[in-house]
Amino acid sequence: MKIKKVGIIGLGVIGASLGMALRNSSSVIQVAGRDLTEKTALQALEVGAIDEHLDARLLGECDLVVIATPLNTIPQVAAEIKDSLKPGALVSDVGSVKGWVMQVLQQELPAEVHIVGGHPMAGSEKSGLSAADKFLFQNAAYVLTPQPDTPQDILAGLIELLKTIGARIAIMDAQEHDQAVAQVSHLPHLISAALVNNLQNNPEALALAGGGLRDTTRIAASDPELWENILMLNSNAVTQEIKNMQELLQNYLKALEAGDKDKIRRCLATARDLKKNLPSIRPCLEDSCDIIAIIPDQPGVIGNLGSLLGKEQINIQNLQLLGVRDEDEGTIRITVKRESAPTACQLLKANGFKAWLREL
Ligand SMILES: NC(=O)C1=CN([C@@H]2O[C@H](COP(=O)(O)OP(=O)(O)OC[C@H]3O[C@@H](n4cnc5c(N)ncnc54)[C@H](O)[C@@H]3O)[C@@H](O)[C@H]2O)C=CC1
Ligand SMILES: O=C(O)C(=O)Cc1ccc(O)cc1
Repeated sequence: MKIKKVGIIGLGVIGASLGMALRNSSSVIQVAGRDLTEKTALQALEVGAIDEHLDARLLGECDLVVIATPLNTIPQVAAEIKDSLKPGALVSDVGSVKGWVMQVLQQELPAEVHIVGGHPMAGSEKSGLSAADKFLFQNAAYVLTPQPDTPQDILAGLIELLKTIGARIAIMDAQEHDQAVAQVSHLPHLISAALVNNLQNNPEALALAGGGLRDTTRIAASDPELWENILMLNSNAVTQEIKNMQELLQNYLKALEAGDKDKIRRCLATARDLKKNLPSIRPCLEDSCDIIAIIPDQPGVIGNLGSLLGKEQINIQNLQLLGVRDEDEGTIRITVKRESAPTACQLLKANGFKAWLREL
């Protein structure tokens, strides 16, 4: 099925990003959207996340309707739209839990519409339209959970569309998805929150916190309401993962109490090796290399650096100021194609920057 009209309900970070990405993609489609908050719906039009407002008439013309509202609102949204959908329309969602959502959609929606659950493994700790990004789905895993009787051409149409926004599609069973995300997303979220809450025991320690704590607690800044929904609606899988984690921590505790340094080293070495082999989150940057450079705190310095590389036709793929210094110099991370990295590094050094290569 060729998808030409898409309706998006809920224009927060995920819904608006999807709208922007689809409007920016190679597929010629019309994107309509609506939000509970009128201000958000207006902003979505202003920033180009949607072409037009999704009213009941347009809803009835959509080939695909994506529900991108918080999980707990999905039953109500499904009930609201069910009578306006055209027969044969495809309904999907972006919810972080799939077993419960599939059940709700199957219960609420008429038999003449197709249902394929969706979950983009992309986002951030930020919520709302202001955090939307048209490149959010580039190279991100995007899980689809079709029903056993979903026609192949319907699924193929959705896959084709999502590929145009750069998503890497994984077809999964809803239960299998829920256990996997409990491990890679929901448990890490709880651990991140626990690490931060543990600081309440000794607030003075916070003054000593460095990059390690920052890196392991970024997601603790997420919206508690969103995550309450996710954790409660996937509680079976999450409790299983918590038990596995308890067992691991129990083993580390025993090893420390017994002074078993070999065991501690083995745990750390296993983790290091596994981490090295983790699939790259952004495989598009696999052929890339980072250059770390120390730059003086002067106006125009980043522009100069960009022109130096630009003159040699070296494209900067990514640039990040590492917020670790507030003195007369700063550190910057420049990502370039691997084959250009040695030349780029030499060029920076020859022009007075301290610079070195760091593999991704
Ligand atoms: N935030 C993230 O990083 C990710 C979130 N998700 C999933 O995406 C879904 C949406 O989450 P976010 O975009 O983060 O939330 P958000 O809070 O940024 O946006 C939700 C939007 O839905 C609107 N809304 C609420 N009830 C509505 C209703 N009845 N009708 C129309 N609009 C309504 C809100 O006004 C808001 O603009 C959730 O189901 C979440 O599990 C999936 C992947 C990543
Ligand atoms: O902030 C991050 O790194 C995330 O992992 C965002 C996220 C939040 C919820 C999801 O269901 C999927 C991804």
